[in-house]
Amino acid sequence: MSHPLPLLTIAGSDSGGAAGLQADLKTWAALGAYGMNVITAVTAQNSERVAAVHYLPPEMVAVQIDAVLSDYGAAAIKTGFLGRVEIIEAVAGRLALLGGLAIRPLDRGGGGGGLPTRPTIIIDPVLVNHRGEAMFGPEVAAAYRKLLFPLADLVTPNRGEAALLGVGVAEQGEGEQGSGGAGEQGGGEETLDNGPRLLVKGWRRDEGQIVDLFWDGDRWHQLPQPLIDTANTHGSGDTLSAAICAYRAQGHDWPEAIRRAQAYTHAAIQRGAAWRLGAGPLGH
Ligand SMILES: Nc1ncnc2c1ncn2[C@@H]1O[C@H](COP(=O)(O)OP(=O)(O)OP(=O)(O)O)[C@@H](O)[C@H]1O
Ligand SMILES: Cc1ncc(CO)c(N)n1
Repeated sequence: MSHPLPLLTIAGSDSGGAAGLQADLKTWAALGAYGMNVITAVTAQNSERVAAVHYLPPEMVAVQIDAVLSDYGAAAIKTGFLGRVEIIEAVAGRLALLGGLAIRPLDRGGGGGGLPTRPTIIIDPVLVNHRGEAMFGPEVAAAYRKLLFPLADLVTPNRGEAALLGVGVAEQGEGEQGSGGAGEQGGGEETLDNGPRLLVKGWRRDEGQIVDLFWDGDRWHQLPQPLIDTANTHGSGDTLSAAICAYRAQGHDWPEAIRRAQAYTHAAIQRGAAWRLGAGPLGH
C-alpha cells in the first residue's frame, strides 16, 4: 500500500495555532499528506500580536532538516518564518545539497516510492507583520534573494514582502511579458534572468475581488477570487503556500496547483469567519 506524500515545512511555531507551521500541518492533514516540521523559532502569538520570538540555534535547524530528510524524505518542502540571516544560511545550505539527489522515501528499499528525485521547494518569505510593516532589517530580504531565490521553484510574497524583495509588480496586467521576475533590491524595475516563479498574494483588492498575481517565468497572470468580508485571515498566506506544496507533490502543474490551493484557502477563510477575535484563524 502506498504511503501519504511526506511534506516538510521549515517554519516558526504560532502558539495561537493559526499561522506558521501549525497552519501548514493543518492544511496538509486536510489534504491527505504527511506533514513534518522543522522549527526555526517559537513565537508567543495570538490573534492580536506577536508578544515574543525565541529563535532556535541555526545548528539545531540544520540538524532537524538532516534528521527528517535522511529518513522520511520529502516530496516537497516549504519555508516560512526564518527571520535571521544565520537561519537562512543554515536552511539554504541544506536545501542546496538536495539538487539532483534522490530523497530517500518512507518505504525502506521501496525503489523510490514514486517521489520525484528532488523535492519541490516553495519559499514563503515572512518579512512583514499583519499591518504590512517590515519585521526585520534589509539584510534579511537580501539573504532571501541571494541564498533562497536560486533554490526556489516558487516564491510567494504578499504585497508588502514583494516590495521589500524588490519584485517588480507595480503595473502588471494579464499576459504582460518581460518586466516580471525579481528586480534588484529596492529597484523593482530590473529583471533577473531565470528568476523563480512568483505568486504575489493579495496584490490588489477592488470591486469585491482580491487578486493574486502569478509570474510563471514568462508572463504575469491575474488570479482573482471573491473577497470575503472578514478579519479572520491569520495564516492565510501559510495555508495557500502549503496547499500549493501539497497539490504540486500530488502531480498537478503549477497553474492547477495554485488554482486548487486558492480554492482550499478561500473555503478555509469562509469557515473561519465566525470567530470574533483580532485576526482570527481559518477553518481547515
Ligand atoms: N478577505 C479575503 N477574502 C478572500 N481571499 C482572501 C482574503 N484575504 C486573503 N485572501 C487570500 O488568501 C491568500 C493569502 O493571501 P494574504 O495576502 O492574506 O497572505 P499573507 O499576507 O501572507 O497572509 P498571513 O501573513 O496572514 O499568513 C491569497 O490567495 C489571498 O487572495
Ligand atoms: C510563526 C509565524 N509564521 C508565519 C506567520 C505569518 O503568517 C506568523 N504570523 N507566524
